[in-house]
Amino acid sequence: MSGRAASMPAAGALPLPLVQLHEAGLRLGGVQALQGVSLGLHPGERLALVGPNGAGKTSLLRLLHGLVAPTEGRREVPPQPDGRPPVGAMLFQRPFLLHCSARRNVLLGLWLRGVPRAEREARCALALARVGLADVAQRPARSLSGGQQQRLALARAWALRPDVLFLDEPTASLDPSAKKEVERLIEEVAADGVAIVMSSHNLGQVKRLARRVICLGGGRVLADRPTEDFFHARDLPQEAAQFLQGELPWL
Ligand SMILES: Nc1ncnc2c1ncn2[C@@H]1O[C@H](COP(=O)(O)OP(=O)(O)OP(=O)(O)O)[C@@H](O)[C@H]1O
Repeated sequence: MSGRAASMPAAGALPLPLVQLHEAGLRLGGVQALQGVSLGLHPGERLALVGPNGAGKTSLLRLLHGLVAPTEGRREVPPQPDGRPPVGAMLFQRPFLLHCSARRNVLLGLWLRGVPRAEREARCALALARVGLADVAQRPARSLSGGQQQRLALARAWALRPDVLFLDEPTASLDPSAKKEVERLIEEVAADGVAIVMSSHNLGQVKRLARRVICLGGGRVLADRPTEDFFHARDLPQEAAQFLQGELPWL
C-alpha cells in the first residue's frame, strides 16, 4: 500500500517515535482510567494491549490516537523525518459505518482527511480490492455481513495510508472464519510497515500478530515486554502473572 517498510530506518538507527507518552494520566467522569503511563510507539511496531475488563486498554488506544488528551502528563507527537505529522487511523470492535454505499464510506473518509479529489477514486478502489470487497462497492454498507463490515472499516482506514493503525478488539464480534480473514488483513497491513496497536482479549491472536505486549491493570502499565518474553517470563509482576495464568487455560 504505502510502502512504509521501504522508508524504515536502517538497522541500528533508532527511529523517531510516532507518538510518545510521558507520565500520562486520563481521568474520565471521576474515574482514573489511566495513570503514570510512559511509552513510545515506533514505526512498524506491532503492539498488543492486554489486561482484564476495565484495565484501561481502550482508554490507552484513544489517548495514543489523540482522540482524548491526557488529563495529567504529556502526549508528544514528534514531527517525522519528512516533516509531516504521522497519520493514524482507528478500527473499533463494531465498525461505525454511514448509511451509504461501501464505496462512499471509503470516499468520505478520504474527503474528511483532506485527500485531493483526483486521488480519492483510485485509493478507494485499491483499498476495496485489497480487502476483497470490490464487487460489493455499490451495496449499502450496513447491508453487508459483520465480517464484510469490518473489512470495509479496514479498507477505509487503509485508504488513508496510515503510519499507525489502532485496533480496539477488532475481531471480538466476528465468527471464526470472518475473524481469520480480518486477522489475515491486519497481518498484511503490518507487513506493509504500518505500526499496529491492538487491544485484544484473545491471547492466541496476540501471539500471532504482536511483537510487543503491554499488560495493563487498574490503568497502569504492569508489564511492557517482547511477546515471547511476556508469555514465558518468570519475572512478571504479580498482577500481570495472575492475569496471564487466568487467561492461558482459554487459549
Ligand atoms: N466515558 C467514561 N466515563 C467514565 N468512566 C469511563 C469512561 N470510559 C471508560 N471509563 C472507565 O475507565 C476505566 C477503563 O476503561 P477502558 O474501557 O479503557 O478499559 P478496557 O481495558 O478497555 O476494558 P474492556 O476490556 O472491558 O473493554 C474503566 O473503569 C471504565 O469504567
